[in-house]
Amino acid sequence: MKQGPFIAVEGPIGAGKTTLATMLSNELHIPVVKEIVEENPFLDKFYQNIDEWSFQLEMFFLCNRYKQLEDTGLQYIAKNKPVISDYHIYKNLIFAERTLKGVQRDKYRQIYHLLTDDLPKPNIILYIRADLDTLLKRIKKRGRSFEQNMDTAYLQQLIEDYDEAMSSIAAREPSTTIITIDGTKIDFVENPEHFAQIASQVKELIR
Ligand SMILES: Nc1ncnc2c1ncn2[C@@H]1O[C@H](COP(=O)(O)OP(=O)(O)OP(=O)(O)O)[C@@H](O)[C@H]1O
Ligand SMILES: Nc1nc(=O)c2ncn([C@H]3C[C@H](O)[C@@H](CO)O3)c2[nH]1
Repeated sequence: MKQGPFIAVEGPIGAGKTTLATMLSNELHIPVVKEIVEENPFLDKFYQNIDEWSFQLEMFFLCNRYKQLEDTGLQYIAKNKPVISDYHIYKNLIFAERTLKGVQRDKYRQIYHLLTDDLPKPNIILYIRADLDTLLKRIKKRGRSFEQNMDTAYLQQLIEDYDEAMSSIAAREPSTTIITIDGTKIDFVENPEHFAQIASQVKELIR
């Protein structure tokens, strides 16, 4: 049976994934699966010392997302029901390839593939790109204390890693539709027409 619409919103830190996923969920009456941030015991420590805490943090994200997407698969995908999530499982690898080194990175890669290769994958990705200034403004606006001193080089690197990752998904999975949104110019929060444009594109794809 053909998989129903599984839409993932992706982009670097603060791009507006949760915001857009929630807005689309309301507009299209499709349930949304959101990443849990507030209960993460390692994020605060990670931003204070990336090398010390990266393995724990990446494993924590991986296990949480594995469980969440396993449930999403049973609850929605297997029943052909549409669903939106504010992340793609591949983001684990985007971050981990950057934050882990040596043996830890090798072990992580193996565990990542073991856990995720047979998980349901989104067939539509909304990729929000945004430049460093825009992301920094949004991170500041949101005001999570542990993100306020984020290394700008880390964020800039993630912007580039995301571009590469999306190109790699496009090459590997030609059946996945990737809609790239220029988050620096398109403002789906402040400009209702911009949001309407995105929503109508998605409606067209899933009808
Ligand atoms: N297009 C936009 N214009 C103005 N503000 C925005 C826009 N999109 C998001 N924001 C604001 O920027 C902040 C970050 O947005 P959001 O939490 O949706 O990002 P995210 O990509 O889900 O972040 P994270 O990567 O940390 O999960 C929030 O305060 C949100 O209200
Ligand atoms: N290192 C690392 N790996 C991940 O898989 C990952 N996913 C999200 N994040 C960070 C970004 C936001 O600060 C905050 C909320 O998204 O958590 C991550 N950090």
